[in-house]
Amino acid sequence: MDLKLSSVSHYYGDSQVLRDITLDIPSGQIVCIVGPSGCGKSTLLRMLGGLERPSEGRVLQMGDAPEGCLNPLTYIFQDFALLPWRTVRGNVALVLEDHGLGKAQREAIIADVLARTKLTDFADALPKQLSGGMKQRVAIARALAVNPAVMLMDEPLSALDSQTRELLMDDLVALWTRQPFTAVYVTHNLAEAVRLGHKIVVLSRRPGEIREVVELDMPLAERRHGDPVLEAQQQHLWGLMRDEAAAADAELIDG
Ligand SMILES: Nc1ncnc2c1ncn2[C@@H]1O[C@H](COP(=O)(O)OP(=O)(O)OP(=O)(O)O)[C@@H](O)[C@H]1O
Repeated sequence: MDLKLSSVSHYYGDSQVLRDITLDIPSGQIVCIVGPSGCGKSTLLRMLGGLERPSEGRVLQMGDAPEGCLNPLTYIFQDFALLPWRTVRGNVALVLEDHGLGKAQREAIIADVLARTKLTDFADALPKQLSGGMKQRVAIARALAVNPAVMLMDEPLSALDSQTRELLMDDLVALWTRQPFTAVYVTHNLAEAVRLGHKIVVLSRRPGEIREVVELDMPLAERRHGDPVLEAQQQHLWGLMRDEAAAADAELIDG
């Protein structure tokens, strides 16, 4: 299933947050959204997920969700959003309830996603026993369990330290390489964007408009930390964002 935003604008009261966004999210690609604070990135994600309707324009879902999809649009948040009293297995199992699946089918899905996210040995652990990186892997496993058409990821690594971020990026690349998934990935971190994005959408400060869409052809599995091509892309993105980010910052401080 592809997603498309067609001439989307959005207002909160009199304040315009997004302006005339037209964007394709093709199946099997990771589309990163970057832009200064408050430019409407999370709002855009909520529109894609159907949690909010745009004031103007349309959000279109084109084509069918993948076979076995239990929930076409699934979120992954920065704060993991795990239930502390449920084990790793129990947190993943939660999203499989109320779908009419048999016990064996549920267990097969749980075993598969825990193996894919290297959590099999931690199935009976509680979230409080896990590091931040592991908790986010549980959240990723839980998202994969419903075989979504599109994963909507809102700064999923920003609560983690830089080493853990690197490891999680490796994990996401390995997951995608084994079985491509579709994701819209909001981040402040340009290194994450050039590592994970097939397409990187740069938004201006509020009201967020598309300043540029950068397409990266290099296969994800070949993207290495410090690669000169990626570094150059990162510099280019920062060049686009620097003035906007400074202005957005000053706006927030001024209130
Ligand atoms: N429900 C709401 N009602 C009113 N204003 C809102 C609402 N949600 C967001 N806003 C405002 O809309 C603007 C865009 O918010 P949004 O969270 O989408 O930006 P963002 O780019 O994700 O920000 P950040 O990078 O800081 O997370 C901000 O000024 C925010 O205060």
